[in-house]
Amino acid sequence: MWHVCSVGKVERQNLLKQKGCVVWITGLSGSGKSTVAAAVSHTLYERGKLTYILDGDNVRHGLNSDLSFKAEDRAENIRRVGEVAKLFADAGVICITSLISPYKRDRDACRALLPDGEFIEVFMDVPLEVCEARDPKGLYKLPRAGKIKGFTGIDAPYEPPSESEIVLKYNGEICASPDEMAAEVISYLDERGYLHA
Ligand SMILES: Nc1ncnc2c1ncn2[C@@H]1O[C@H](COP(=O)(O)OS(=O)(=O)O)[C@@H](OP(=O)(O)O)[C@H]1O
Ligand SMILES: Nc1ncnc2c1ncn2[C@@H]1O[C@H](COP(=O)(O)OP(=O)(O)O)[C@@H](O)[C@H]1O
Repeated sequence: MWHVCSVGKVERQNLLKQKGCVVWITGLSGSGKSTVAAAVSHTLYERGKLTYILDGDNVRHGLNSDLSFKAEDRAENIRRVGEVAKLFADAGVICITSLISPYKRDRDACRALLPDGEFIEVFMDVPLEVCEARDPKGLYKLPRAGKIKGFTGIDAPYEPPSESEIVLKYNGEICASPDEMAAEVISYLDERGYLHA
């Protein structure tokens, strides 16, 4: 039995003066997912909008601490985050997820959980060489030295999306700043009415 309450999504959205949705950021490690997620969240906070970030690194400390990086566990990681993101969107929140989410099938399964238009995929289109050169956590060195196996982009696949709503492309030395990238995401949300009830 599905229990229904008189306070529904529409009422919550009216309260918050915004529409719930999922902004799904995908890309290689080091492509800037967490940075752009934080910039979107910060700017929207200043505009009085409620967001919540589900970051792969963070979620893997709690809800998904039982999962590894083999393909089946990545699929389960994405599935759980997709379901949680759907609940946040139903709560009226702009939920920003920041996970590598390397497999198209897993991303598309999350898209299918949301009503049309409410799953907004953002592809961090940054070449592997740039991500590896940034490597703020020193992670790429490990698979290169043969110390770990199955690292995305090195010896585990990343399937780039072909039909993302937003592509944030690295354009060489003078690439867009995190704030400029965030502005692109926020314009998209604004144009489609997500920043109003
Ligand atoms: N083998 C392997 N491959 C890729 N990434 C690895 C791996 N091992 C650890 N890490 C660190 O885990 C972060 C990615 O976690 P995600 O939950 O986003 O990955 S996934 O969506 O399930 O593929 C990723 O964080 P980001 O750099 O923020 O992407 C890495 O810090
Ligand atoms: N637009 C950008 N331009 C230049 N450097 C960036 C940009 N976005 C992120 N970075 C830098 O790249 C590195 C990786 O960013 P991060 O957000 O941690 O990536 P991810 O979450 O995809 O692993 C960090 O050192 C960050 O400061």
